[in-house]
Amino acid sequence: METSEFVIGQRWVSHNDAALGLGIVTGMAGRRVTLGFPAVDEERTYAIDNAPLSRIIYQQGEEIETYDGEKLIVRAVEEVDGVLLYHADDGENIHPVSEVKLAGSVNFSAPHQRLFAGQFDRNGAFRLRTATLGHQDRLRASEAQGLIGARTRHLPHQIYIAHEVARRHAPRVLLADEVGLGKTIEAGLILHYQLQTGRAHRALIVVPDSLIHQWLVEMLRRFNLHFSIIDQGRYDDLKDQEDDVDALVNHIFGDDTAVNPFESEQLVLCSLDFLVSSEQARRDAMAAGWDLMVVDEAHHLEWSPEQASPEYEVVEDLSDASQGLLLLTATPEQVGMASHFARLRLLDPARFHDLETFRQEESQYEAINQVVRRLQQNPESVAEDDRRELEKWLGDEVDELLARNDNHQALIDALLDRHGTGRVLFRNTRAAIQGFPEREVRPEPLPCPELYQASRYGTAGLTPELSVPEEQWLAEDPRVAWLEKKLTGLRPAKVVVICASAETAMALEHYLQLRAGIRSAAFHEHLSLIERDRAAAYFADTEQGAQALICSEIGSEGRNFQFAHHLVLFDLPANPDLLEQRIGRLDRIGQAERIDIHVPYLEGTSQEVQYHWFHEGLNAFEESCSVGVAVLDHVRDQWQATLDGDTAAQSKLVADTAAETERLKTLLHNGRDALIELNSCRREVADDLIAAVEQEEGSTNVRDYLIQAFDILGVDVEDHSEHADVLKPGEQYQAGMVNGLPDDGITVTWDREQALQREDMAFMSWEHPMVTGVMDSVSSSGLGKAALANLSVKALPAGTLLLEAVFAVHCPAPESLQLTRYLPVSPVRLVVDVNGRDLSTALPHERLNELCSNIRRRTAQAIVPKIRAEVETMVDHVETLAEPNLEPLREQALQRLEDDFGPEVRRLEALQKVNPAIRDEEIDFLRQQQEAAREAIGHASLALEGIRVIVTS
Ligand SMILES: Nc1ncnc2c1ncn2[C@@H]1O[C@H](COP(=O)(O)OP(=O)(O)OP(=O)(O)O)[C@@H](O)[C@H]1O
Repeated sequence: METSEFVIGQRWVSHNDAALGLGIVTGMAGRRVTLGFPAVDEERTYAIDNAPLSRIIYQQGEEIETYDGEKLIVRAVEEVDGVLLYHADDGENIHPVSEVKLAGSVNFSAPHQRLFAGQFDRNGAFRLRTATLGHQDRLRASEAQGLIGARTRHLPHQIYIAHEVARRHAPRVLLADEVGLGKTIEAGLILHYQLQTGRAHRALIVVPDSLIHQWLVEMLRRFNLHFSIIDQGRYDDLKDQEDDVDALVNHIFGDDTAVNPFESEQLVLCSLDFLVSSEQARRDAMAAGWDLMVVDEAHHLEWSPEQASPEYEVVEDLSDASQGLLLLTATPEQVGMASHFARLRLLDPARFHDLETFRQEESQYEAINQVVRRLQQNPESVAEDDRRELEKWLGDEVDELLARNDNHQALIDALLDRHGTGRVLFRNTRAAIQGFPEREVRPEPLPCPELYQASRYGTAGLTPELSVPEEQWLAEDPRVAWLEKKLTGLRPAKVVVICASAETAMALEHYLQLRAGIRSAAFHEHLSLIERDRAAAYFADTEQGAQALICSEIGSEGRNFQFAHHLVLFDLPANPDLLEQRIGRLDRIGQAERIDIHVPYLEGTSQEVQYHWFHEGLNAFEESCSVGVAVLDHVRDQWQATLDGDTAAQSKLVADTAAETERLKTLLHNGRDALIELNSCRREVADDLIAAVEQEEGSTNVRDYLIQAFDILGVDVEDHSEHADVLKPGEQYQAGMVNGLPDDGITVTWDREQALQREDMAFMSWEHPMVTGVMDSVSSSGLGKAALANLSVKALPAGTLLLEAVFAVHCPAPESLQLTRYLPVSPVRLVVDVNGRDLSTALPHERLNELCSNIRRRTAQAIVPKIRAEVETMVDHVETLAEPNLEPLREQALQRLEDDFGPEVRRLEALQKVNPAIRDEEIDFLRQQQEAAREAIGHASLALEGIRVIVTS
């Protein structure tokens, strides 16, 4: 570099430290030059001979910004005494702008500008950038997207539901799989998908107190989702912080600026009980706004036309503040049909608007199912009779649906949606999934002791101990001695004991522990959350743990006790769904053995009635029984009378119950359940999805990619064992470069099976936060945007210049439109020479990677200014060649948009005919969204993402 090259007022950049921005030459002395960097308010002096500086000359057509923020387009460049004078266009006039006046911060986003500014990287960085774009594009277009990398087994019914629900915009559904089939996992998959794909950012999970910790752990270990618990304590702490810091501000500006603890986190887990008990917390939770809310054990949301429960009201309020809503319950009708309807209405008020209509619809399910079956069996045509039926149910829509390519499926979907619980309700059953172990009931009739004679019957007779002093029933109730003996006999097998009340659980546990020397733990609502989790962990411990866990009714919901296969029902609940929930603690995915259900009951009491009613009437012990509540409604008077002591009526009660159970099961089997089942798992779709996920997970791609990235980012990869490595920050590593990489390293596995066995290892996949973090930081930074490489091949004369370029679709649009759904990254790769010859096919990327080598940095610095004109010409060539690729991408995106919005608009229009509550504005809103997306897609462009300039030798 010659002294004469530097002139005061010229603009240069440091290619060692791009963050300094655009420097200005302020002085020269001897062999040294001094530059000021206004952006960082620093001055640096360099030895002229080896200054790591590049001269910045903007070209015609490029944008410049002056220090007072004005942006102009360069129309001509003139040199006056070594300093450039730009003639630049502000949209109206051309102004002379000396380079001295340029802003101090520069962002060389265009790859060739970076190259000319000396901000280029080695070959490997360009390769990494190109690979990143390719992987992002493939993953975004893949059916597997969002479903990769969960530490779960691939169960078809779960994958199907997750995919079906999660790809919707703001999904609102009821997940109602039978107990223990994995609704938590389904909700986790949906959350993961929605967060992963940017469809959601803020999520709130609301669960009963007793399940907080279990959810926290499941979300973290299975999906890498870090939820923060907000309970009363944390809420108060966050509010207190506000008192210290913001009190004055609040005082001045009023309450509007008050800290909202729910806004302090993106992923929040809290208990329904907390929200019910704190009006202020509820208001804050609503004000915070959510993209997706999950409510577990939603059967607690009780509603009737006369009155809604506080739990229902809280969720109703919150559901207005959340775009998406997932309600989870295995027993949706546990507190009655009206509550079930009200929950469906929370999910989809357009479809479920009237309780009476909803009830009447049930009577048509069987006929609808028959038509659906015929449509499935005969995909070629529709019989005349069926067509008439279809018109009766779907009106004019039938013609439009028949005109579609997938007309039979479209008709079925419309029927399921408009006349069943279609899109809103998903329910898988054991019968459909199969492979579950047997359940066997073991009744233990015991004599009724004297002390219960007065309270033998009625609902109170189910738990007579509650009305007797503890000492007395512990001594005289034969179930106590029986339990002690049973546990001793079963030792060391783990046993879950469930009883209705906390008092009974506490007394029993105390007795077993202290008087009988049986290792046990109690689990009930009077324990703190930590104590409950400690008790559950003590029970789960296989070495030193408790043999028995004595639970009150709160232990009958949601918890995972499938490692045990003995259940003792110390008493029986009145409600059949509660019995199902209790048995579901053991009868769930992961249960490997037959489940023994021990039922000690007192003879000549309502317990005996209830036992026979459950077993011989409903067969609810040995099979999952979804019609229990409906049957109870049907025989309620008989049941109550028998329970109250009319034992002569018992055999008739049992016979009537069995008959009604059979009738309802057949009816539902042919009608409602068949329709729900159709909707809940389509096996072929699920199998294809699983194959797609396994292909992504099974390939060595992700490991290869990360190793390539880590090589550049300075992370060491050490072999651990088969499928596993240890990742550690290396010497070149800069802290914070890789999301979630601890200072002392992390052990990872690339294999799902191993991940399921070894929870101590992180499961690496394309959707692990570390991998997505690396991909995001590569694509959003300048890394690899420009590179210079050497190629020696005989076929090309030395000194030939080639340009390899990668373009990607850019489409600035409000995030709410979520345009990536329609417009993937779609990288376009091209190779040209200076004459504009398209060599893209002749020189594939992989081949160039093999043949190209790095050029030493100093040599490269010297070459760049000399080849600037040629590079600019080649950039013009690739831009011209890339242009025609854009239109087909736009057209494809518009088609996808139409496929998405069209049916949605038509559905609302069809529903509006039967539901006057659907306002025109709702339909207009959808149309406006579609129009805005259409317009944004119209502005999409292909942006140059990276270039590799290749010099042959
Ligand atoms: N795909 C899976 N891979 C591994 N374990 C699973 C999978 N699905 C479910 N499980 C396990 O099976 C058990 C039941 O799952 P989960 O708790 O999600 O069921 P649920 O339907 O929510 O149950 P409940 O009706 O009792 O609330 C849990 O221990 C869960 O971790």
